[in-house]
Amino acid sequence: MVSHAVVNVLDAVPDPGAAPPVRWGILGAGNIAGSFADEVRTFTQGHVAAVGSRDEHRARDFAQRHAPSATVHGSYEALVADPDVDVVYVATPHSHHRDHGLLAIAAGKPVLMEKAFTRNEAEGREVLDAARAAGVFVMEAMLTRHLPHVAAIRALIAQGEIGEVRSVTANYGSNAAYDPAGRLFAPELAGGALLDIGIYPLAFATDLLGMPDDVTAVGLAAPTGVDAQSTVVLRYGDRATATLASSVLAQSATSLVIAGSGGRIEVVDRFMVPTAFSVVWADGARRDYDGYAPGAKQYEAAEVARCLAAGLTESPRMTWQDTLDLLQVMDRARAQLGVVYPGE
Ligand SMILES: NC(=O)C1=CN([C@@H]2O[C@H](COP(=O)(O)OP(=O)(O)OC[C@H]3O[C@@H](n4cnc5c(N)ncnc54)[C@H](OP(=O)(O)O)[C@@H]3O)[C@@H](O)[C@H]2O)C=CC1
Ligand SMILES: O=C1CO[C@H](CO)[C@@H](O)[C@@H]1O
Repeated sequence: MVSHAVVNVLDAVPDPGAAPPVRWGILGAGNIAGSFADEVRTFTQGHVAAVGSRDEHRARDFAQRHAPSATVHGSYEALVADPDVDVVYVATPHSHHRDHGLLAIAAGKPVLMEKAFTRNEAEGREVLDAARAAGVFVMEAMLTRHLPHVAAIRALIAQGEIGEVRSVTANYGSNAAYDPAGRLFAPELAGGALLDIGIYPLAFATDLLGMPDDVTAVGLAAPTGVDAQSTVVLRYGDRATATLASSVLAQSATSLVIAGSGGRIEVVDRFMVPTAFSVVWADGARRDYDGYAPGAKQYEAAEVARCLAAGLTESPRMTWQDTLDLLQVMDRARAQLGVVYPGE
């Protein structure tokens, strides 16, 4: 039996436009910071109050393109000291997240930290210990956690729609131009597919299944020594497995399949943005869900705004322990892939 009804799931999360206004400070005037600023401006009541770059000209250029009314700072120190900034968005390479997070926390500023939170679990604990001591809000920018289709999928699983979850399979791959000095490939910038995009498939597994008993990783190295492609397999006792692939060599789908004892949930592609999915049952019945919406990062920005208004130091949807769990699994996978960053 095939149902042609399509269920809209945009109301599975609160409207980002209704979240309290927040004054953002952007630390690092790079690529993703620009798209974050655009989505904050377009979809939320918040605004980018300031941008900080190592180079004032870059900060000015960024402001012209993405946040015309923002104050421009020629250093990250000046940005975190800006009294008109409520929360700092750290959008620098993974190698620098620890230092830039600590800088903002030392100035008493809450932090939205781009993924991967830090290079490894030890650095993550250092940042979160500082946040705890200072009583400051910190959240890893795992944007998928806050998307409508992901909230709807979690609710359906909790209702038992596909029975007991036995298997999570997720892929994220894009063929990136090889640049040994660039963010994706340079060991000194903590490059590699796992920390950059493999973290998304992994975050679905830890969200749905928790911490695994075993982590097994196989992969291919880039000429710089970082992982260019890998598959990480997680085992959860005799209950479930997860198979999680990432690549900067192959143009794979950005897909997610959650298989349970009674059926499966499929996100065919682009799980990174508000999208559609289907539930398919053993007898061939299926139900389609529509979660399409423009943007993506406004949902995590709104979560930060709500948490700050509520006086929280961590988000219930992306907790500090969630971040440490991800880092620990990635540490274990990297040890098998033979990827060690300078100074680790
Ligand atoms: N959520 C998402 O969809 C995405 C998240 N990301 C994450 O965002 C972060 C930044 O990625 P992305 O925007 O692509 O990176 P970019 O290289 O475009 O920007 C990073 C910025 O960091 C600053 N920076 C500080 N120190 C260094 C350094 N030593 N080398 C290079 N840059 C430095 C620079 O800003 P300045 O010169 O102004 O100081 C630079 O522009 C990463 O953590 C990445 O994983 C990336 C893409 C998508
Ligand atoms: O988080 C991310 C999302 O997509 C990008 C390109 O596919 C990545 O490089 C990035 O870090």
